[in-house]
Amino acid sequence: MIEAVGLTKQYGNTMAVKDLSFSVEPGKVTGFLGPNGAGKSTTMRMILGLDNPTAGDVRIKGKHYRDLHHPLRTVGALLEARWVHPNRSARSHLRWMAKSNKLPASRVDEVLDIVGLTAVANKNAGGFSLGMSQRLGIAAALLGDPEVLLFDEPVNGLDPEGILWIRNFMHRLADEGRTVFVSSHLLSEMALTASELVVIGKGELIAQSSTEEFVARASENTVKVRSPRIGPLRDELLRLGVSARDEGEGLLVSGLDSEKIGEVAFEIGVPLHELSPQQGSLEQAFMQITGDAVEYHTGLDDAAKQPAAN
Ligand SMILES: Nc1ncnc2c1ncn2[C@@H]1O[C@H](COP(=O)(O)OP(=O)(O)OP(=O)(O)O)[C@@H](O)[C@H]1O
Repeated sequence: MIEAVGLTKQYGNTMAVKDLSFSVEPGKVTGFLGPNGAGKSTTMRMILGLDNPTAGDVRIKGKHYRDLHHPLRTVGALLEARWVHPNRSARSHLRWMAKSNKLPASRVDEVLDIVGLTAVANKNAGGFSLGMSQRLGIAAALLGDPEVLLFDEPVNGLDPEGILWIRNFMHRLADEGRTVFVSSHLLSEMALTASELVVIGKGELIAQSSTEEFVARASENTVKVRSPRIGPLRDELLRLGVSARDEGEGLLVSGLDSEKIGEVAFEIGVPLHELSPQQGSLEQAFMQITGDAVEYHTGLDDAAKQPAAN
């Protein structure tokens, strides 16, 4: 459980995080979503006591990070990949970490196995691919078997296989009952990874809700309609003041649910070949909620390059 109340961080004239309040529950993956520069890393650093808030407060399981007796047994974090000493093997890197944090050496082989690095444990970590480095970083975060895990942009730069591995791994950690908080500027990725979202823009909270609610609340709910006599149906819907625009061979209708559209078609004797509600994408939801916040459109441009996630 992570709880932030009125969290604020100012660097000179830059308000990186402003009066941010949210909570992150155990047993699910919570996405921390916002475009580049929104304040995600700053927030994560404050959670981990690496930066002091200008105002407000953030606690892990009711305590400030600095007051945790065994921090690594409570919270594990992956902030940046490739921070390992290049001439160390994965195993010796983790052994050194375990020793300096008074964790049992036996845990090293366990975490190597959990992240699937046993076969390369004695290889030089400097030669690892980004995906392998991420796995090593995750192994380090898991050394103390913590209940709370923080990942800052863990899929950045990974290939599709690496992205899938990370996504499945986060689900597994959440299924084990852990609190998993993962930041990303990629909306499509978060739609597949997180069941809960904390959305920020320009350092401020925009929304906290389930991913499903976030999309449902903000997206344009439309119904796709196909008919061999689409013209009369379009005219009737427009006459009723319902918005309907041509799309492909059919119509995209908004502002009227599929039952009502079916009734209208029946009343004017138009046969239907398709009547299907369309689920809005997270991109649409993001657009809708953030309105004209310029910084968001920057984030959306990146997200638009990803495969659509409906
Ligand atoms: N140490 C610092 N000194 C001055 N300004 C900073 C510092 N760290 C962050 N900032 C500023 O605070 C704002 C938030 O940055 P932050 O890195 O937290 O955002 P982010 O959402 O993590 O973005 P990204 O995905 O690009 O890392 C930005 O305007 C950034 O330039």
